[in-house]
Amino acid sequence: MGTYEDVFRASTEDPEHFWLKAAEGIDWDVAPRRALDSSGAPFYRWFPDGRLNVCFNALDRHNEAGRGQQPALVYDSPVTDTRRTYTYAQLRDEVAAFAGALAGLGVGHGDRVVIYMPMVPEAAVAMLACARIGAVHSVVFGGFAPRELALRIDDAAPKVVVSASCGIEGKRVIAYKPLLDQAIELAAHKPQKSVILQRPQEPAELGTDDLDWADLVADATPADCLPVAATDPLYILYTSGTTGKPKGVVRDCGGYAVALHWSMGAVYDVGPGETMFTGSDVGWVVGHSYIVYGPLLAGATTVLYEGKPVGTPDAGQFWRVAADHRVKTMFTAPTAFRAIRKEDPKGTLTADHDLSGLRHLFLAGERLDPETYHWASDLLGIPVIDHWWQTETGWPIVANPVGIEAAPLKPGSPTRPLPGWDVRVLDALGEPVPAGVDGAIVVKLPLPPGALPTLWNDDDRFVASYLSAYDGYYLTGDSGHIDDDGYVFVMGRTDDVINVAGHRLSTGSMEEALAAHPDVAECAVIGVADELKGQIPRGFVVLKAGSDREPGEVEAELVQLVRERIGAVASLKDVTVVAALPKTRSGKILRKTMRGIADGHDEPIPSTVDDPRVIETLRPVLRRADRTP
Ligand SMILES: CCC(=O)SCCNC(=O)CCNC(=O)[C@H](O)C(C)(C)COP(=O)(O)OP(=O)(O)OC[C@H]1O[C@@H](n2cnc3c(N)ncnc32)[C@H](O)[C@@H]1OP(=O)(O)O
Repeated sequence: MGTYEDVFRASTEDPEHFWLKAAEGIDWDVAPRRALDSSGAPFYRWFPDGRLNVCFNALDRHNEAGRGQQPALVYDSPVTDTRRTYTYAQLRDEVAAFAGALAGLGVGHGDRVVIYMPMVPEAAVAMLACARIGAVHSVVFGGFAPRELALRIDDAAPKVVVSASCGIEGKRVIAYKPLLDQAIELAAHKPQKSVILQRPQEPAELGTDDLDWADLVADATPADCLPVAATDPLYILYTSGTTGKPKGVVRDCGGYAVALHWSMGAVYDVGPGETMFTGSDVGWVVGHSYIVYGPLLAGATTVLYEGKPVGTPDAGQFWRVAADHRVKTMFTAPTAFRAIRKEDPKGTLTADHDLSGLRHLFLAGERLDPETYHWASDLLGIPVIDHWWQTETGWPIVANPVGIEAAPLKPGSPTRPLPGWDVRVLDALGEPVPAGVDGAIVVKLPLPPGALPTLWNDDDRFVASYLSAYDGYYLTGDSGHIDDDGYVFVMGRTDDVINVAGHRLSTGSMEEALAAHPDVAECAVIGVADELKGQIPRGFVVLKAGSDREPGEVEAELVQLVRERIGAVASLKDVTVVAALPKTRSGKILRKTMRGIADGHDEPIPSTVDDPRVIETLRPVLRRADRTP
């Protein structure tokens, strides 16, 4: 492949040739003759004349290549005490059957299917089944509440929803069906049918519009792969923006397949027959790209793990999974390692497992703090690779591409931009900053294949959110710097999006929830540093004049309200009633100042402050920030 510099230069000097060459790793029904169509800039289309089916590339072609008996997906569920292996032949058959079932319900090319499921193999089967018949899936993370699910149902307007009777969260069984029913009740768009996977832990009562997964599949005629345009959407994945309305990131078929397939070798060093374990959830982009599509496109074996890093039943589960399935590459979020370290600081539980097959640990989803990096690195004795990317980008922007050439690591940096990503750091006026100086991290357009072409049904919001701040650049929303060696350091967000245990959440949507309480006059939610989750949200509310409610009572109601409206995933457990919120003279709440004080920084008070006494009164309340809920 050459050195990192060679490969990076090839991708910038002749991107057309570079990506057409990478496209040879994919089986096309009509091979693309062009890589990039810029005629609609700033809307770019990759492989505009290509046709393919992503499911065929993930499953059928490996069967046709004679590897049908190789494990494709291993389901490892300590919470149900289940281990099940699907070979490529078995997974193809399951997917073809469910694709036939969906087709039987009238789901066809371009129709949307919302998938709201726990970490069971059927979630991956449903995703691949959609891809097989050209339908567009939209997976919604199980930790979201009915209202969030309803927002996504209304935006995606699915013909069918696929769900399960329950999920298992540690030792708790969470009934999903009532949540789905509430969401459909709340949504203006009504899906025609819901397909429910009945799980023995808590079967659901089915209504007239509900179908039992097993019955449906038993009667289905398996469906073949439908070739679609490379530019057709494969999925929509919603992510938090600064407002309560989530953004529907669109993923195309051709660009995504090419980029993921390329990344599996170049970044993760995983090839056919090798095993990757990504400890995340199929509801996140990490799950889409590196539990489901990436490993299968590469002909590798993927581990789908239903459990937690700790408590199901112990902090040795990741090591057990790695040893039992002879994992070569493990990928998870730093918060998972912080949880393991908290339970087993000396890492003694590794001793029970043979980890000799483990070559690399990749971490992403939030900033990798140097302590966690050193702990994991010393414990495992393998390269621990921080890498940086986003739901929007679909695959890593900055990483240490060990499949090309491993660069020396610098703790605190995810290393250098990957081929295809022209990363710059700009100041507020759009001028490049010198090496080592912080600014807004942007990517020069066009983005490489696999990155979002637009937002679902909302080209204007795509432009407004990502392309309007700096002409010709994609705004990542992260700030940081690039050092003299070209290493990128990502320091934090430039907007009100926070990252809680690797979950990207909008403080704006939490504020909307708090403001819905009848006693709340105004509110602010900020993300403060947390040892385990990286950040946690804290809420501050001012009660309406004349409210005679006990503050403690209202605080408890507000915690519950956010849980009900957004979901447990929001992790808002700390709401405080205060007399006033600090504001500028124009009435803007000084959230950044509040955050700085809460994190213990020597935060300057802005000259625009309306009443400095409000900050002084709030200071001791904010300084309670370092507690873990
Ligand atoms: C690079 C691009 C990206 O950034 S994509 C996003 C990458 N992020 C990730 O992969 C997420 C990494 N984090 C995790 O996997 C989890 O936080 C880990 C580390 C496993 C810890 O999980 P847990 O102990 O449940 O804490 P949490 O903060 O995630 O959960 C908060 C509350 O939500 C609940 N929850 C979680 N998942 C679900 C689910 N699928 N269905 C229903 N509920 C769920 C948790 O039980 C928890 O609830 P509670 O507050 O304890 O009652």
